[in-house]
Amino acid sequence: MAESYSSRLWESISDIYSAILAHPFITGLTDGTLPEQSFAFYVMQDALYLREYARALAAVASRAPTASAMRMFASHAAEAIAAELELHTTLLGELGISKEDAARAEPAPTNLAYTSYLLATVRGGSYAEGVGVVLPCYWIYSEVGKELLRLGSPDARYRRWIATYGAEEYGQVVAEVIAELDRVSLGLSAEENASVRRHFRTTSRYEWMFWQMGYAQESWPL
Ligand SMILES: Cc1ncc(CO)c(N)n1
Repeated sequence: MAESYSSRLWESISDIYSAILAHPFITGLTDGTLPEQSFAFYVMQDALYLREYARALAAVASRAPTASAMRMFASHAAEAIAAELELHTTLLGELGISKEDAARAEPAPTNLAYTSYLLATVRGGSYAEGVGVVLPCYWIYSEVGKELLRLGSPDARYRRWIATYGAEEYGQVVAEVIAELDRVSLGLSAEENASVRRHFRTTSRYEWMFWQMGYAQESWPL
């Protein structure tokens, strides 16, 4: 059997995935050297990110050609909002960030660029492009989560974060989205295929950049 569309897509970002595993944010989660301020900054930014990601998933849901795909993306949109609330109510409190500080937080440049690109693509592109642009967020976290779970962490808060994404249930959610992309890939024109691959690579790059943003506690220069 020929290799699936999704496995070829994953191979096309192997350079980015290797760079993510080697990033000091990721290695720091498992060896305990990640500064707490970097993690707290990342968590606060991720709460803002998840709200926009939920909007992107709802937009993909609204364009899905089948009832089952619409239901899948709509339920993931609701789950992303629940994940955002969970970050706000538990992890941010544990990290010493008040509700007031969290409410005042603005998206950092990389966060705003990533979510703006997601929303522009899901609103202006085809359904297939929408699936391709949202997929790295799911897929890379699932792979990174599994790898981090294998390596462990000395910090209980980092371990809990890792457990969410390394969980088998999360892996099953991601597998369903990958299967949807493989279904959709069958009817793509050459141009649309090129767009899907480009969007997938772009948001994979943003995934690396999002960790770099957290590590450096990126701020607006002006
Ligand atoms: C930036 C980012 N990418 C992916 C995920 C996984 O949902 C997340 N929480 N944040």
